[in-house]
Amino acid sequence: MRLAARPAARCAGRPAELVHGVDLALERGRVTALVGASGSGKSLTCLGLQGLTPPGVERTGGRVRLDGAEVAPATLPGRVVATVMQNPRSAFNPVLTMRAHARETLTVRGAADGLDDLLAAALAEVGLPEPGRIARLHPFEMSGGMLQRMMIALALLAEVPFLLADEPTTDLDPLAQAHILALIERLVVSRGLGVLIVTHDMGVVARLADEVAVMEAGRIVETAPVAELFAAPRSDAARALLAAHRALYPEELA
Ligand SMILES: Nc1ncnc2c1ncn2[C@@H]1O[C@H](COP(=O)(O)OP(=O)(O)OP(=O)(O)O)[C@@H](O)[C@H]1O
Repeated sequence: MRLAARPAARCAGRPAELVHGVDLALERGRVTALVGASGSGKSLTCLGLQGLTPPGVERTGGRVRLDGAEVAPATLPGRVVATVMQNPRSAFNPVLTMRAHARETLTVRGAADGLDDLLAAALAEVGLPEPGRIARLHPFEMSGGMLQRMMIALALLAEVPFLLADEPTTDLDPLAQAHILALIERLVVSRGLGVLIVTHDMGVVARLADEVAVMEAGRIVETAPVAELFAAPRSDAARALLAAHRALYPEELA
């Protein structure tokens, strides 16, 4: 299955484009990394792909094709794509338990029967033990790493083929980061999940990605298989990101 999109967005009421109709294609079982300097448009691209924009931003384009057939972007969240964000706490309703979140997710899928068994299986798959206890917790009773896992568990419950992970490890400690990356890596293989991962960390790119798209000033300036990008980056933006990573971690990527 292939999801292709061309999101475009600008500041509401202003002519200047923030994202210039960037072409992105995701495939099941493959990881695409979206990299670029801060403010280059990665998050807006991720949102635009799902027909979403933050306040103050308007979509100016964004046809989405699923296996070649055009679909309305707004129909994607919860059915075709699930999202894992940098700050998972903001993605949860503070007054709902994890069980209630799971019920909402299953209702969108039209499969609310067997909630507790399905939730227990999803929690086990993401490495959250004691499903009975987790089901009763509210977001404020859970750590950032637990909430990230819970977001991935909800994606599994939704049975979506694609996961959009916008800086999923930025706010986590190194151990929790390693667990989340290993989990995503495993689900790409076991579930054939197609993943778009937005990250600043070229170490994460080297480990997880099959393809890399490099953004600069609202445009994709380079797309390449990961090994090619590391060996011979063509764009200034990619060269700058790699140089910065090598300066920080000279022992890696030698
Ligand atoms: N709600 C908003 N209103 C107005 N401009 C916005 C809004 N959100 C983002 N922008 C602008 O759109 C551009 C792209 O922002 P975006 O958040 O997509 O960048 P990013 O590459 O994800 O950055 P970072 O890596 O720092 O998260 C930036 O110039 C930003 O200032």
